Amino acid sequence: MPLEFIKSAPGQPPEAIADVADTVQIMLARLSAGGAQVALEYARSLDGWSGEIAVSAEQIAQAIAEVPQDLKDDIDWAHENISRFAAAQRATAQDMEVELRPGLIAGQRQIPLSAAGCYVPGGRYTHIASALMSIATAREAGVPDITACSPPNGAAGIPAPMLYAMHVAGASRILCIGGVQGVAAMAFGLFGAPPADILVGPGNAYVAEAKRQLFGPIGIDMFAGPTDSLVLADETAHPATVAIDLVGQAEHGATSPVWLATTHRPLADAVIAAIPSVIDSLPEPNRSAAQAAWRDLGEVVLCPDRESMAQYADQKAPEHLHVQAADLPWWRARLRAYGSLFLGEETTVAFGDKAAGPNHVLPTSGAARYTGGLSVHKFLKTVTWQQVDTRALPDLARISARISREERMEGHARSADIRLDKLAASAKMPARVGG
Ligand SMILES: NC(=O)c1ccc[n+]([C@@H]2O[C@H](COP(=O)([O-])OP(=O)(O)OC[C@H]3O[C@@H](n4cnc5c(N)ncnc54)[C@H](O)[C@@H]3O)[C@@H](O)[C@H]2O)c1
Ligand SMILES: [Zn+2]
Repeated sequence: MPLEFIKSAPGQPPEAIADVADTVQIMLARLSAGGAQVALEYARSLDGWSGEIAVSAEQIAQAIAEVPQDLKDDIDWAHENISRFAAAQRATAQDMEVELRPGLIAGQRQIPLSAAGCYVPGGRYTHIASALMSIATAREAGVPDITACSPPNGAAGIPAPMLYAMHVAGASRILCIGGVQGVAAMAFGLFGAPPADILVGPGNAYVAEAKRQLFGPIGIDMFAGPTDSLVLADETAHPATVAIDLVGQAEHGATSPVWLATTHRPLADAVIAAIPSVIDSLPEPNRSAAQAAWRDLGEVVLCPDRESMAQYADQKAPEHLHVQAADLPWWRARLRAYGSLFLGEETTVAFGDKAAGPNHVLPTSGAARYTGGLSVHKFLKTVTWQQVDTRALPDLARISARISREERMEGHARSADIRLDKLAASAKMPARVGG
């Protein structure tokens, strides 16, 4: 029995992706040549900001004093969960050493990057949680120098709760600058920051494209598009809850798809019936964002059984995957493609977005087929080493030389030969063998 699309997504006219790429390319070329001066020009023309870019210690102290204590407590609580999760993750990334043959030992080391640049989006919403997700994870990985940047919110600059979150998460410095110029400031090392080894964090199409174009000499976490979410629900799910969860994630913006797959037609019908009033009850501009996302990209699919529901999920590879169905252990073992998995009706994507602990910077647009989200591993280099003594040397040198010659790489073969020759020579001089 095939899937039945109860509500399909008409889609949107293709975005002017080429325009964004061209704009970003021109901006990065100018920023690379002109540095801070050009960044200041863009900050002024795009964000109306002509204040200081580097946030001072006094401004941070003032923000800490200004933020109400209960909000600070909430941010601290979320920060603690995110840090604990990252620290537990760090403990799984181990150095190791193995003797592959007698006298041939090799190992791996986990080396933190020296400098990270964390982009914290700021345009439409104040993404406090994004600051915690990127900065605290870099800190737990052991990155010694962390720059965080975020665009100004009007004349007041970065909002005080955001500054507080960036500070407690462990930013070494904070830059009040956003968009391509913010990414460039961290990449090129402007306004007192060292050039970043890696650029992480979500952002709009300009931010994502700037990171993509800079990738190569600089690392990035991933190429992130608009956020997306899929709910899998059976007859045990509650339509009102599912409807609120779908609308909640559609609030991210008109380009953020939300999908529902279910084995239970009455649930699909009830959710579709409930969604318009849930959207209408939101304040603007969230209402318009959710309305457009649902109208153009919302999808509801009826599946004949749970296995075909799982196949649909694997094929979508959503950023957020939420199971509101019976037998959660079966789902956790079966599902194979998602950025982060939410098991059961008691949890929700909003928990993961804000405060639960696992990172919310996740692969979008199907990238979950090949990668997970931001983790301490993105801030660590797993590097290897090897060392050989005379027990392993003869076999290793002969075999390496033979493979080299088979590949017609004579120079390589001679690097092997000279070691065999030296070994043979020292074997004839018993005094040296003993050391
Ligand atoms: N996936 C996640 O984990 C996650 C989490 C939070 C936010 N997000 C995403 O972050 C994004 C936030 O976007 P935003 O725009 O609100 O904030 P943003 O900080 O990403 O971008 C704002 C900046 O965009 C630049 N900009 C705007 N228009 C421009 C133009 N025409 N040319 C050049 N530069 C321009 C401005 O300089 C401004 O500083 C959203 O797409 C949201 O979905 C994702
Ligand atoms: Zn969200």
